[in-house]
Amino acid sequence: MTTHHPREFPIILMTGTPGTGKSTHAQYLASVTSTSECKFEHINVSELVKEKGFHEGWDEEWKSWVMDEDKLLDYLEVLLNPPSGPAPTGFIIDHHSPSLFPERWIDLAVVYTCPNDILYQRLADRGYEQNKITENVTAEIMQTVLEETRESYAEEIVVVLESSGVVEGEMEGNVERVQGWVERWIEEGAGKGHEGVEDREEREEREG
Ligand SMILES: Nc1ncnc2c1ncn2[C@@H]1O[C@H](COP(=O)(O)OP(=O)(O)O)[C@@H](O)[C@H]1O
Repeated sequence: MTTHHPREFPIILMTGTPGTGKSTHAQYLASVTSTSECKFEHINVSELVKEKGFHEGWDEEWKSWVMDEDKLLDYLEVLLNPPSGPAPTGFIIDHHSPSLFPERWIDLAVVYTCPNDILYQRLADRGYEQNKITENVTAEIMQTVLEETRESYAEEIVVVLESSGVVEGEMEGNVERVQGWVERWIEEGAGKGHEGVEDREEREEREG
């Protein structure tokens, strides 16, 4: 059986180690497209979890909410794929854990990276405790999020962008690249021929 979730506008995952620049890019893309045909709703997943109470309490050691994944995913499923028909906007899902989301949701997965020394400083400026800084900088060195993204999505939809903050016009250039991709996606009617999860299973079976 084939499940299609036709979409008019794409869903972009913006991922990367905390501090690499996901939210900054997501906000910028949402603002520069706010008057265009394809607008984007920015979903900052950590904020949403906190706001809607999609968690099982506070983890004091890691100073973060323990996410209730089922509640979060049920909520997002209806928001992203409304039963009444295609959503009126595109979406940016902003989160550091790319494997959390079903493959069928994501049309483009952008992984932000940042030089380790700059990332260290950004996290220290945020007031993160040393254990959290070390964990995140180590993850960035090991390219953990990039690996996880490559394991979760098809190679052709994964894009890696640097967000060092020291190159002039870097963010604007990054966002222009994403906008170019969005235009092609819409022109090609990619949302209508969208491959659902069952399609993927059929394809994988065929390909062995
Ligand atoms: N390209 C960039 N240029 C300037 N500052 C940046 C850039 N990318 C990130 N930053 C800064 O780094 C910090 C972390 O960025 P943020 O977008 O909050 O990261 P994330 O959402 O990945 O946790 C912010 O203070 C932001 O202003």
